[in-house]
Amino acid sequence: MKILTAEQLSEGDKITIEKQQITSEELMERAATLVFNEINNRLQGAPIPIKIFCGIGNNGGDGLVIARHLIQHGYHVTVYVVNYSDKRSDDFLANYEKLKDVTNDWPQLIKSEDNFPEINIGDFIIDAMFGIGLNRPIEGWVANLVKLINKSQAFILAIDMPSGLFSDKIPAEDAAVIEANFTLSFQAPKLVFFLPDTMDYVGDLQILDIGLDKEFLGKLQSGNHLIGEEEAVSLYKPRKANSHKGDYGHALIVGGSYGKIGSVLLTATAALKTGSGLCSLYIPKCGYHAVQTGLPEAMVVTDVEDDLLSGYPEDFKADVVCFGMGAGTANKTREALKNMLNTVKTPVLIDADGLNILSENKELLDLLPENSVLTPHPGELKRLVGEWKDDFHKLELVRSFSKKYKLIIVIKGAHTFVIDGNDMYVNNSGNPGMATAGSGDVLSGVITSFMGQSYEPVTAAVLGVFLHGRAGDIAAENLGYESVLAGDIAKNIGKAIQGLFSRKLKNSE
Ligand SMILES: NC(=O)C1=CN([C@@H]2O[C@H](COP(=O)(O)OP(=O)(O)OC[C@H]3O[C@@H](n4cnc5c(N)ncnc54)[C@H](OP(=O)(O)O)[C@@H]3O)[C@@H](O)[C@H]2O)[C@@H](O)CC1
Ligand SMILES: Nc1ncnc2c1ncn2[C@@H]1O[C@H](COP(=O)(O)OP(=O)(O)O)[C@@H](O)[C@H]1O
Ligand SMILES: [K+]
Repeated sequence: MKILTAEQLSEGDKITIEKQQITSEELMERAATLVFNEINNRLQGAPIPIKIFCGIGNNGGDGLVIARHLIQHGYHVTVYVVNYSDKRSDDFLANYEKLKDVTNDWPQLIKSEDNFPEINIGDFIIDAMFGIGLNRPIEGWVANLVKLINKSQAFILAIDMPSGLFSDKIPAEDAAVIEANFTLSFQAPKLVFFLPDTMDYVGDLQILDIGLDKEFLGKLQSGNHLIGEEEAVSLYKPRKANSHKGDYGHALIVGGSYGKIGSVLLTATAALKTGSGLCSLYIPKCGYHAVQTGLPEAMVVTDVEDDLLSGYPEDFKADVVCFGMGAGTANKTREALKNMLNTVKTPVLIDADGLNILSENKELLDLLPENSVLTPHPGELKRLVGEWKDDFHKLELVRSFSKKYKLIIVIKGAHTFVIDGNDMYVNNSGNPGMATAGSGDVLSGVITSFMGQSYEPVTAAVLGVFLHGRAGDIAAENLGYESVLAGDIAKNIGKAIQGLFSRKLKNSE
């Protein structure tokens, strides 16, 4: 699914109105009715107090339409008009009039703190103050109203955007922004819904297809994509009946040091669980028995050193090499990485200490084969590309880094971002149970495996990140967030892949 900007959506609005020969009021009715349906499906007529805070633009207009439908269906609704301006949009005014047909309770006007209502913990708040039309920070008494709503601990549903959130920039630290429990947004996700700086304002997210013109949306230039199950299905290549292990790649995992052999074991397990035909590890001698016992399916080659890596098996024939987990950053290990980079011809994956060595020895970046994949968490990323001011600045830095070195960067986080030049893929699977030691090592194994199975590196990264998150979701469903171990993510990759496959079958029925 494309991630769009406020400008693109407003343009889509206009084109849809022209092409479908409808009025903007009809489009508002369509969009807000979808919101009403979602609320009605969940509340099922429950007699809870619903307080709708409407702005005076079209986001407020949506709020009035939702109010009308809720009142018609017998809900207990109070409507407030947050009078941050004396202007009114046409569609707001039209729906203000229509509200008269269904209630004698006129909306209450809020013009200052004196008009603030009481908000109770059991209220259901609908935030329809500002949507994609916000063009400056919320200030004065309106900001205080936002803060009052946030403090109330009532359930907050935001319409289109949590009020105070811009679609293309990060609000200041002390800015007034609605902290929604749930956001129902129109037609396409906005990038701020997924950034670490802003995702907490959004709560759970659902995108409503309001029927904007398909041709316009299809042609829109947007290099930003949200990756969910549908996208992952289209990337997955089923295994052929007539095949053998040689068809699924030989992955070589290079890493580990004394006390950190578990990391490579997790990566290799994940690679095999993702379907690698063969998997070998190159590790210091101290890890030999642990790996041979822990993963009998893997082959092991040991370094001359007992406790760390110092070299690279130059004659080794592998389809893909993954370097770095648990490796440490000793001088000898830097030489091992250098040897590897001087030897390999195909794209590699670099993680963890491999990234730390690259950060301290930037000249090595030039040795990386084109389309190699780097998988930093935010700390490792900072060491690679420098400090950033905010998340938009971070994405800019990573884009130019990716273009400069022709690399694919996987920024790990609650929503992992895969950046390949101007293209960006935002992952939408995963859960906080995955914030546990070694889950990144598992991700490296999954992506490496797909790279070795002849997936394009960017596809391997996007599909790998999605399946890793999905496997984490399956593990959490069975175990609860707290009990998910990295190994449980690896164990469930098969089920995550099966999930895609059964969906494919379902679609073809
Ligand atoms: N796109 C779609 O597909 C569809 C969109 N629809 C809906 O329309 C919404 C967009 O509506 P919108 O353009 O009227 O903007 P909205 O967010 O209501 O606010 C604008 C008002 O706020 C003002 N203003 C701005 N910042 C301010 C501030 N800090 N403090 C004070 N005032 C401020 C600004 O006035 P200004 O003073 O800048 O002239 C203006 O009056 C969208 O989010 C969705 O809900 C659906 O109905 C149909 C399909
Ligand atoms: N809250 C979260 N929601 C979704 N995924 C998460 C969350 N926290 C961590 N993850 C995922 O877990 C992995 C953690 O990787 P990393 O920080 O490298 O851990 P480690 O170094 O312990 O292996 C990443 O793939 C990240 O996306
Ligand atoms: K809103």
